[in-house]
Order: sequence, then C-alpha cells, then structure tokens
Amino acid sequence: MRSKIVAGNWKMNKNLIETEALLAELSAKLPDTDAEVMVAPTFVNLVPAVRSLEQSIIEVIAQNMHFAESGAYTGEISADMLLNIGVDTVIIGHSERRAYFGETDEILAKKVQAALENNMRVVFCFGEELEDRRSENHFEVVESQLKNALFSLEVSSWGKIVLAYEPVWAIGTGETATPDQAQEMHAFIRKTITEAYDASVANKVSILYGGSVKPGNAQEIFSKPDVDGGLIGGASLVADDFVAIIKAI
Ligand SMILES: O=C[C@H](O)COP(=O)(O)O
Repeated sequence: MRSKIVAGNWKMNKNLIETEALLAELSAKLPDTDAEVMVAPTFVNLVPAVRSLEQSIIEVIAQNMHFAESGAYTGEISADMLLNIGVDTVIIGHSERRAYFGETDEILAKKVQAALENNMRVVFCFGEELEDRRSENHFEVVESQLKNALFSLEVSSWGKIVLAYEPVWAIGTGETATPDQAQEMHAFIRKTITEAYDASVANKVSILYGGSVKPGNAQEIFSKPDVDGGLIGGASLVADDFVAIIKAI
C-alpha cells in the first residue's frame, strides 16, 4: 500500500516568530491521521522547526539543496548540512526553482542523485506549463521531465522517491486541475514508470498533486485512485486550512 502524504511547502514565507506560531497552532490542531504530514519552512527556520516538532508526527523537510558535498557555492546548502540538523527529506525540482533559478533537468538529476547518495528521501516536483497544456503537449513534457531526472535511477532508489505533479498553471493561481485531469495525469505517470521499470515500482510510488489545493477541493482530488496526497502551498500557511486538507485525505 502506498503512503498517503500531505506536505506543506511554505516557500519564502514566515519569519521565525511566525514559523513558531504556525507550528504551535498546527501541533495543537493536528487531527489523528494515517497520512504522513510534512512541512517545509525556509532554510533559516529548519532548526527551530525540527526542535519544536521533536514530539510530533509532523516531519520537517527542506525546500531545496545543492548537489555538491561542500565547497565554493555561496548561498547554498548541502545534503550533509540538512541531515546534520535532522532533516532527511528534500523537495527537488519545484517549478519555481526551474523558472526563477534556472534549474534544468540535468541539474535536478544531479540533485536527486546527491540526495539519494546521502540516503535522503526526495519529493520530486514536475509538471507542464499552460502553453504545453494548450498545445496538448502536456503528456510529452511530463514524460521527458521524469525521464531526464529519474529514469536512470536503480530500481532500489525508487523507495526513496515521492512524486509531486504540479501543473504550473495551477500553482498559486486559484485555478486547479480538475480531479479528473489530475487522475488522468497521475495514471499516465504510473503507466510511464511501468514502461520504464515495471508495475511494482509504479504501484509503490506515492504521487502527490499540487496546485491550488484548498479545503474546498482537497477531498475530491484526493478521492482519485492515483492521487496519494498533496503538496500544498498557500493553504499550508493557514493552520485551519492545512488541518482541513489533512482531514480530507
Ligand atoms: O509547492 C506547492 C505548490 O507550488 C502549490 O502551491 P499552491 O498550493 O499555492 O498553488
């Protein structure tokens, strides 16, 4: 059975005081759940977040990391630095990293490799832009993103991979893929992995949907058979909304 996962990506939001307040509210309101719950605060707030969630089921994860072990990479963070503070899951390939920081499939493949070499878990994000969908190229785009970054991995590495399909046109726009569009793409992703590997790899990997998931639409999206949870942006910044989304899974 695949893990159900609800992950909150806080992006560049919440200073230290706000981070502590949101974590305290989340901890107090967290419902009983079989799902894995993750939050990704900004780098400078990872240590206090890990400390404040020591007794909690909520896992603190990172939004990004560099592929090098160490060295002259001003402003960057390595896998070892994350592991050393108790963070062993990292988001890689978010569309904002691709769009604003020039992260190509080649760079992302190196980041995934570095995370796996350090025995970290990866939440790998990918998804098409609006023009890809308009020109009905979305399946090809998604297939090539997966192939370029992940399909040279050993079968054994897939146990450390979580996928997050995020159509770029649905991120922060209030426009979501319909539950049927999400299901259609998630089923396509599983079929693509089956063809590249086999059904047992494809059926074990959790595939999250991301893009304007809110309390009002979460349940219907999560009810789809190939949707194993969500990567939540804006709604994860409001405790009541994030809690409602966790309850929806
Ligand atoms: O990482 C999260 C996604 O970018 C979704 O963001 P959003 O829920 O604000 O659309």
